[in-house]
Amino acid sequence: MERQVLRLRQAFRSGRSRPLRFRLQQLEALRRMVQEREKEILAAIAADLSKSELNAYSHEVITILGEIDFMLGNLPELASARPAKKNLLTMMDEAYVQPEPLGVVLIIGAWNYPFVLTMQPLVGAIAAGNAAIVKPSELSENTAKILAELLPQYLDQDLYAIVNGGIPETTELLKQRFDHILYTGNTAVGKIVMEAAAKHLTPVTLELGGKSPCYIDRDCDLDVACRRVAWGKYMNCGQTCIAPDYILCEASLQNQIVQKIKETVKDFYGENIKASPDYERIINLRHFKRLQSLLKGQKIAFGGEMDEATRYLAPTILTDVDPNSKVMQEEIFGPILPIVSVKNVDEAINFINDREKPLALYVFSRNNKLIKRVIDETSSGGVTGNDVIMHFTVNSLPFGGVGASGMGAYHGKYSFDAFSHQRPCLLKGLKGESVNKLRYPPNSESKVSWAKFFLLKQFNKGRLGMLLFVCLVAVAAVIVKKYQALPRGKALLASLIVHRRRWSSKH
Ligand SMILES: NC(=O)C1=CN([C@@H]2O[C@H](COP(=O)(O)OP(=O)(O)OC[C@H]3O[C@@H](n4cnc5c(N)ncnc54)[C@H](O)[C@@H]3O)[C@@H](O)[C@H]2O)C=CC1
Ligand SMILES: CC(C)=CCC/C(C)=C/CC/C(C)=C/C(=O)O
Repeated sequence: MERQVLRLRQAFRSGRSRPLRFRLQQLEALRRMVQEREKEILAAIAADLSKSELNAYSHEVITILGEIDFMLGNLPELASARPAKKNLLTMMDEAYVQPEPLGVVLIIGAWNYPFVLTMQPLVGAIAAGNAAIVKPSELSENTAKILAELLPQYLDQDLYAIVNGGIPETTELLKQRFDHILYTGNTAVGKIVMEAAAKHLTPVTLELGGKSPCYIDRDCDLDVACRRVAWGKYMNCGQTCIAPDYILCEASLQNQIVQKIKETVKDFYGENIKASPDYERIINLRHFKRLQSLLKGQKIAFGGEMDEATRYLAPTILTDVDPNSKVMQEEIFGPILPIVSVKNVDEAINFINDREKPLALYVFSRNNKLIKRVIDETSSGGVTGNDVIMHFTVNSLPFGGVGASGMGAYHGKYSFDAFSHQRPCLLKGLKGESVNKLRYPPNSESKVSWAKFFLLKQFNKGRLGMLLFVCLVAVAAVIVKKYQALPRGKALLASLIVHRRRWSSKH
């Protein structure tokens, strides 16, 4: 492990990953990999999650192709230096913010969308000019294997590596020094990752989970709301980090919601859900048994059928759920949808605020003011109003959690930023010591006044201000004459006059 990280670090130090042309070429190679080896990639995802290849394409491959296209189209702008505003003391200098790569970064992915959750961060890491180690989840072993096989065939092998393995390998990996870690997975392991990172003062992006609430208002098109909720809840068999975890609604809506979701499930998956190519399975027996235990003592209004041998768990709805029951204490991460009754939107807001900040929040209502109110009075990683999941698909929106649901964000520009350092650069000339004297010791009242003028654009007294201004013009004139830098000197003079005029009009 240590040698592998060292190899990447040496390659990074060589500077090879930095030129824009190289980054674009690697991103194009990654796109070629996805296009040329699509069949193998889809087969691996499908095998890991009992997913149809069509769904593997629309849940995962589209996202990655979209992300690569975004980076190819926007990288020149994202990677270029941005001029920064200057103050009076630095106005003759060059000030800009230059994004720079962080170095060697570690990407740890989860199993539920094994391709997206490893490749989307990798696109950001490459775009920002880093070297990267990707650690896919051992639970989605087929995708992990295909990535290890394909990536070296398309990308620079000394800069980008796949490390496969489980807890021992990840633990070993986490002992190494990285310049950034992006981890996706559960909160308990998120804490382990952060603790390991702290030993090297490595910054982290933690993409965690949690219980994402969905409030359905009385004033709402219930048919539409239920169809959208059912799509987001039962997609990938509920194993989606931003799936609506539970519904909050007035008690009178409960039965209608059950009925409408039931009808939708029939429309989506047919009479025999087990035979539907669009309905996935639970990833492993441990998670299957965990989900089974969440049903104990609950009122199952719909679904509940299960088959341990194939890890099939039917789309399920629980009604009159006690907020203190087990199913309301942990992230469900399966096709079980509890409905909890609240009296009104105020109670829903309190319910949400009494719990950890969720990764996503959903509100359905015809009343936009109510939606805005729920957004204003709560906090969550992201929000979609009148739909679920869809904020994930907009790559101009940052994707990430807040509080217990994570820290930092990525996707699109935000991925580039997550893997970059925004470096402030100020380039001065070696002239101008007469003005610089103001900041050199020994200090004095008058130097402080000058410093206030230059840095705060402030004057103590009206007359003194005028005097200072005259002096300043004199200094500027001397600079112009002395250094014969006419265009720069004129610019300084003009700017001082403008500042002085502005100041006069204000005071
Ligand atoms: N915020 C987001 O974007 C996403 C969050 N998630 C969350 O992830 C969770 C599901 O994923 P998990 O079951 O955690 O996935 P997982 O079991 O695949 O674990 C995630 C990663 O952590 C590593 N890992 C596991 N135990 C470890 C340990 N003791 N020390 C070091 N590394 C370890 C694994 O090897 C894997 O690469 C859910 O809570 C879900 O909400 C899932 C997808 C996206
Ligand atoms: C066709 C279409 C709009 C599909 C949506 C795909 C999608 C947003 C999947 C969720 C992806 C994801 C990585 C979820 C997660 O992190 O758990």
